[in-house]
Amino acid sequence: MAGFAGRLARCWYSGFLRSPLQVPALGLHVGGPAMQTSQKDFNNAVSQLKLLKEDPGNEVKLKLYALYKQATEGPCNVPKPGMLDFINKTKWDAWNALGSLSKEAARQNYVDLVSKLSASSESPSPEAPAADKKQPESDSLVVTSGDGITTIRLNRPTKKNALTTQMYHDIIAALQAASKDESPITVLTGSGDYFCSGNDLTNFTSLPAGGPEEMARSSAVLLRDFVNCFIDFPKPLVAVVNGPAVGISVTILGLFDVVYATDRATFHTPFSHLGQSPEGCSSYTFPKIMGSSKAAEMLLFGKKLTAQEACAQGLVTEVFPDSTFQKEVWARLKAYSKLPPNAMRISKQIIRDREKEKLHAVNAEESNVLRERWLSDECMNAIASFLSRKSKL
Ligand SMILES: CCCCCC/C=C/C(=O)SCCNC(=O)CCNC(=O)[C@H](O)C(C)(C)COP(=O)(O)OP(=O)(O)OC[C@H]1O[C@@H](n2cnc3c(N)ncnc32)[C@H](O)[C@@H]1OP(=O)(O)O
Repeated sequence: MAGFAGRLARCWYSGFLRSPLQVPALGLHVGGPAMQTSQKDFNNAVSQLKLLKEDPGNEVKLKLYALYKQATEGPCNVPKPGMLDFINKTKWDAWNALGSLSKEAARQNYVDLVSKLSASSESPSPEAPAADKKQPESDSLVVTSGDGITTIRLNRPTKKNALTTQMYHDIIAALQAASKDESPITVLTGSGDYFCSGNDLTNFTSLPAGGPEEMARSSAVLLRDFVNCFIDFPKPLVAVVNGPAVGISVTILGLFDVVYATDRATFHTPFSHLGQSPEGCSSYTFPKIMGSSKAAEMLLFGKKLTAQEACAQGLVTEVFPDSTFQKEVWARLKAYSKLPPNAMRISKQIIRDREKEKLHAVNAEESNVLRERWLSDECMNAIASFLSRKSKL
């Protein structure tokens, strides 16, 4: 296998992909009038590919080859090479795998792929950790990019991915970097059996020099900044809810574009139990999404929803069986990430922009109310109770 891969790699510069790189642009067939990508864009992409500084790897080269053939000749129409003709058989397989994809769609995919490669030609491999971004301060958050998706993973499974103060800061930084990176889609997910158990209740135990008031003030500022990043995030933002979700990890879901959940997930906002009040703009988004009485049951009484219930109420987009959750969701997201990124951004903008001002105002108000709540006896007693392990929610 290693020998075969090496042979493929050597063929890159010695003509393996001669046709997509070197076929004269003028010889190409021009498609119908309703093309999204013009022939000129396609020809430019063919030229641009020659300027790449780095070898994009065999997998990408095969993809480019197949798309080029599909874009210029249509579905695979030549006999399958013999078993021992490894290289031509691999190329044929890649082309044939595109099935009946139209020439226009192939051309669009080709242009998108070349533009992504050009944009990242100064960056490391798209499969690598997102080293073009500032990496989080601790291992509790892991940011990776690959297949057109930047994934922000909560990685504190022994604490059910509870959010420490440092993690809020790291998530803000990760979202800011992801908003500018080349991945069309950004995902938030968790490691282990939980999506997230919400705010780490020990965040409130290390008092700053200014005492509880200072702690409440700085937490309210951090909360507001954190939620603002979700309100303002400019690209498709997807939650891959891999298990139960509690508190702020539930409320922010109303600010995501799509929420996929395993059937093991539950959704729980025990604010009253904790002497607290809603955040993440949920006092506005939840009544809009599920109606005011269903929202009240969650936000006032802490009713825990199953994934199916959350889906029926519009908080979750789709529920998947746990056994196939990861496979199905990532396959779907990879396919979505190949859609034209600018079109997705613009569509999101149209959907979300008129709400932004309202959401910022709601966020500011919720953060202010919580600042008071955190100083209340109800809240302090509830946190003390959790920490002394006398009661669990
Ligand atoms: C800048 C500040 C912004 C604040 C925004 C306001 C946010 C509000 C909220 O998010 S409110 C919700 C807060 N979360 C909770 O109240 C959940 C508390 N946790 C639990 O109820 C349970 O731990 C559980 C139901 C999530 C899981 O129960 P179980 O399966 O029995 O596991 P354990 O309880 O043994 O948990 C394992 C381990 O994790 C620790 N842990 C879990 N969640 C939290 C948490 N939120 N904060 C701190 N620690 C948490 C738990 O203590 C265990 O630790 P241990 O093994 O005992 O050291």
